[in-house]
Amino acid sequence: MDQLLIQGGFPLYGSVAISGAKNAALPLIAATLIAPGLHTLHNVPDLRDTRTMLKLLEILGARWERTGTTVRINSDRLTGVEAPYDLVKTMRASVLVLGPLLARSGFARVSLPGGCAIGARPINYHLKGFEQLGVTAQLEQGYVEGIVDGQLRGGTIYFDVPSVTGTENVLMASVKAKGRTVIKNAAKEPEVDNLIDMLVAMGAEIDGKGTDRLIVHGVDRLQAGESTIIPDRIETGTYMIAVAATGGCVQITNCNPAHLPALIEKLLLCGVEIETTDDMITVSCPEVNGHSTCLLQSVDITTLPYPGFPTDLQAQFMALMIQSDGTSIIHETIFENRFMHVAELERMGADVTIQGARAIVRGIGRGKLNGAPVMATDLRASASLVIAGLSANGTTQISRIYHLERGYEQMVEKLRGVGAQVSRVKE
Ligand SMILES: CC(=O)N[C@H]1[C@@H](OP(=O)(O)OP(=O)(O)OC[C@H]2O[C@@H](n3ccc(=O)[nH]c3=O)[C@H](O)[C@@H]2O)O[C@H](CO)[C@@H](O)[C@@H]1O
Ligand SMILES: C=C(OP(=O)(O)O)C(=O)O
Repeated sequence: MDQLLIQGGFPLYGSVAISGAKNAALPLIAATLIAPGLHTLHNVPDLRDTRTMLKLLEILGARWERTGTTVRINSDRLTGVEAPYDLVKTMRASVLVLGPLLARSGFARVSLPGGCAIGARPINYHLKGFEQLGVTAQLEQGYVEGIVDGQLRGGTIYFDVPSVTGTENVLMASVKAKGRTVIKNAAKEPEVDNLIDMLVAMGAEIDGKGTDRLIVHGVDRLQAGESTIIPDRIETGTYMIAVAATGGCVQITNCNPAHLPALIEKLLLCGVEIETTDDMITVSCPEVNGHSTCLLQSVDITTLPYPGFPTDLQAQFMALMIQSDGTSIIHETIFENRFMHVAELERMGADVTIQGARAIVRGIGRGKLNGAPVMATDLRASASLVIAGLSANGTTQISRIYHLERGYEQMVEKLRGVGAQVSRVKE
């Protein structure tokens, strides 16, 4: 297994280009199962998770080829309807094939994803939504089996909590249902909008994009679609926080600043300098005599559905706040177990107390973290360790970096491109 070795304490300078969003690519790839034909997706990141989703499509009978960042998927002939445990256990977003398979074949068998390092992560909202569309769902030996009795029919679905993949799954199941489907308290994440654009390109009729009330007018036929994956707002945010932590000045290109309203506000409050254009963000913390002059005020955050502060940036923001000059309260409201990074950050000198869903972070000031051997526990926890390592004195050795490969394309190369001393070594 590979490890990351980071020699910390160097400010970052230069520019870094953002890849397509993992969390948009996954549902758009799954959506190609709904209608037979040759679909084209642009700006698809080459990540462990996108490879897993394409592997799953292959198992279902689709064929695909990649040219650069463009992936063409031929879903003319499907030969399977089952997402096996071996794949679902490595990527819970595999559950996103349920909606498309129900729309296309009227039957699907998908391994129940179970929990993961960040929480229990049930799919009861997905299943409740499908039932409103006329699907009978039952659990058979760890697999969810969904069966459509006759034809999918429109229905009204209310999500108790706006679920991102729940909204996406129900949307994909409903586009060919007979009649009108209303999804209330739908997730408003930009990745959901990206999926709506793809479904509309395939011939779906959907109103309410960008709002929490989506109305789908079912159509009889859909055709192959072409769409472009939006820039990854979580990757963008991770590099923004990295520069805020190390100091320096980095231009982050190919991104969409409009998708990061909460993070930009919070970083400005921390004292970080930020300039934006339509597709670029410049983050800077000027230096004098080798020390960042950028004050690092402590700021509280509460994770919330979009446009609130994303839970997927909570761990990275904590890696910044442990170096601030005051106390910050980090309130995680989305996932019940998303503080696995705390114990690892403490090995580097962080002072954090967890009280239920809140972490009380007592900043130790810039330049005080020390490198240490640490272990990655999940995707964003790993990113927070990278940020801590980049700003710590000495060497940080991060093991289990396969988590990072799920969601960060070419992270080592991108960091080296802005002057970070990072290398990948065999354990
Ligand atoms: C592939 C993908 O897009 N993953 C993202 C997606 O995950 P995911 O779609 O799994 O997250 P959800 O939006 O569904 O989760 C929101 C909350 O609802 C709960 N819930 C959800 C579904 C359900 O059936 N029952 C239930 O109780 C969850 O446990 C959580 O507390 O949104 C999360 C929240 O922004 C992000 O952290 C993930 O990166
Ligand atoms: C939690 C994440 O992903 P997933 O939902 O695929 O586990 C994430 O991207 O941070």
